[in-house]
Amino acid sequence: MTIEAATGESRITALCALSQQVRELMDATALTDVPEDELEAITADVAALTARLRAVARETPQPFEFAPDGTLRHLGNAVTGAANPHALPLVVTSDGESVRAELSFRPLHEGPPGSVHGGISAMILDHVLGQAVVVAGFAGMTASLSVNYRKPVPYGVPLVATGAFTRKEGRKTWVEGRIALTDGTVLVEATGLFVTPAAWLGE
Ligand SMILES: CCCCCCCC/C=C\CCCCCCCC(=O)SCCNC(=O)CCNC(=O)[C@H](O)C(C)(C)COP(=O)(O)OP(=O)(O)OC[C@H]1O[C@@H](n2cnc3c(N)ncnc32)[C@H](O)[C@@H]1OP(=O)(O)O
Repeated sequence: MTIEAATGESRITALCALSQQVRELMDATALTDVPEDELEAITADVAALTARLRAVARETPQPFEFAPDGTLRHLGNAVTGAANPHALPLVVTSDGESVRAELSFRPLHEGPPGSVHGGISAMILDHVLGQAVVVAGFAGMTASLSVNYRKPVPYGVPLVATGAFTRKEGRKTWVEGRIALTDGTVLVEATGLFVTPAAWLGE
């Protein structure tokens, strides 16, 4: 993995603004009811914009890098990356022991009618648990993730995702976490095993 020094902050700000606008385009697309001829016209407009963006392109998303304030960031990450339209983007904070993120899903994330796709919840928990591993002082890849879906996850509602370290054995780190309503009602809970690849330790 390459960690690059940040360059071009104003360009990054512009890239993040574009990503946010694309999120809004995705939301609008999922909910639009405009007539068919308007759909066809918009499709042509979007295709033209896509071609303009592809005129100069990277092979991989924005990398891990140090922001000007010295913090590590990953603007291309599918869950947290502000420069990745796929990301919510999730903002994960830590008190030094556990991690926490406030989030709200959108209609775009629907699985069963009226609630969030279980794979989307699992993706969020995978990331939150991964950051809990980092806060515990380790780093690893998800080896296994066990998810219990207690209640349907609504979209358009403020939620809280949390994660915490439970135990460590050699290169294996176990963590647990949940997604809950702001009143504490647990909707989804997960346990994860993260393994630090031997190569990361130079073994
Ligand atoms: C330079 C470092 C810089 C770090 C910077 C960090 C910044 C962080 C910032 C922000 C946090 C981001 C947070 C991200 C969160 C999202 C994470 C993901 O989505 S990860 C993508 C999905 N996961 C994969 O793609 C893994 C694919 N699998 C693998 O690569 C390997 O299988 C891996 C690494 C999991 C294990 O490979 P092996 O070769 O190290 O494994 P072996 O040596 O055989 O096993 C080691 C021990 O682990 C157990 N183990 C391995 N896999 C297991 C499994 N699936 N289930 C149970 N145990 C397993 C084994 O039984 C063994 O245990 P025994 O030492 O003998 O007790």
